[in-house]
Amino acid sequence: MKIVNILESTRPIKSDIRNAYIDFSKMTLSLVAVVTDVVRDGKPVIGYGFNSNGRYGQGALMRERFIPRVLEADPASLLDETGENLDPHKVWARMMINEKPGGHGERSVAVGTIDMAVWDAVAKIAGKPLYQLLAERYGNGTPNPRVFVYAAGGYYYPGKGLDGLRAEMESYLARGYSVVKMKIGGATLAEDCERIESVLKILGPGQQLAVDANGRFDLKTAIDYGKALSQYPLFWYEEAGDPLDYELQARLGEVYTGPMATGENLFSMQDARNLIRHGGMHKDRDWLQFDCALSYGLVEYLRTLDMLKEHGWSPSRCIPHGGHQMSLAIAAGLGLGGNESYPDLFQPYGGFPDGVKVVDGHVTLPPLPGIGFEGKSDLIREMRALAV
Ligand SMILES: O=C([O-])CC(=O)C(=O)O
Ligand SMILES: [Mg+2]
Repeated sequence: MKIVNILESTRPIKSDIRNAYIDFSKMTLSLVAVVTDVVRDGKPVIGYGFNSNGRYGQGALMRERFIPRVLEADPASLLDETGENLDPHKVWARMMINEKPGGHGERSVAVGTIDMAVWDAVAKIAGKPLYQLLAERYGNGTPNPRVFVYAAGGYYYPGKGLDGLRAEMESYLARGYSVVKMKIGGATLAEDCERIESVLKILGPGQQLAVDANGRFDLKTAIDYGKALSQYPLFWYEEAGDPLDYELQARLGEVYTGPMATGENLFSMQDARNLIRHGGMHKDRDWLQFDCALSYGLVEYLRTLDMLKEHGWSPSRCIPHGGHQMSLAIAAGLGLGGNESYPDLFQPYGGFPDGVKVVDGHVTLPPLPGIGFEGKSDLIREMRALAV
């Protein structure tokens, strides 16, 4: 078997929302198709992937370096020991030839997006859900398709006041979510406290609020917020400072006693390891949000999970950023703590297969071959427009 083509298309996912750092008025993503010559049900197997919001499409890098490297390789050099399927680790190594270590920027997004499509193809060729394949190869053999998900939103939006924020959060709770997340750091501390309190008032028993500063704060502001936030029973306080400022995270962790979360902007195992080594994160209460779609894909994420294990961290402390089905599959297959979800944003890319409902803050994944994109009609329509 072989990969016959890899296609990329850059798609808009723009909206009027704003977090503490960026607006999304020009946001794009890359949609990728890895076309194979394997035939299932009379059709060629195609793996699909896309990168999460926040880092823009990466078509130029893919077309210049990563796609030609894969297509120019001896096809046999990319296969697993059966010779009948791709080995994602070999495809990954091929993409990364002649790439120096360090400096994990946009390249990690380009590779992560193609890697997602490769895993989708591999699981489809194997004829099983990716979560099943992952549990068998790297987990305890038995996946748990019931995955915790939380609703992310609460962005700053023109003309959106406290009523609008509350209505948004109420609608997530009405859809079955038990944890909702909102942005902070794009207003004053006093205004953000007012916004937080207005949402806390609508929460019932078993429901919680998380807040996300998107890396906006310097040390003093992070700690000022930390002191103010300590009065609230938050699910977590996310990305207080610059993602690479491990010292800031560690200092914050000395004064903020609630759970902290970070990691969505760490794009390699080595960066994640620096967080674990130097960021003062607590393995009994804090959360890790590394997102494979932005950080060299699942091949690298497996290295990150190994690194975490060596440092005594459970995969159940990981709740990835990004709201995509790839992380849902990893969560179900390898026992992550859950996944992010954006109920009303970045469609049709995020979300769940059609008919999947959130019940008590959890979804149950259907047994679709691959990552499960074929079960989401609006998404698979876009994917098939790229390659069918
Ligand atoms: O607003 C964003 O860039 C997305 C984000 O941080 C999140 O989902 O946690
Ligand atoms: Mg975030």
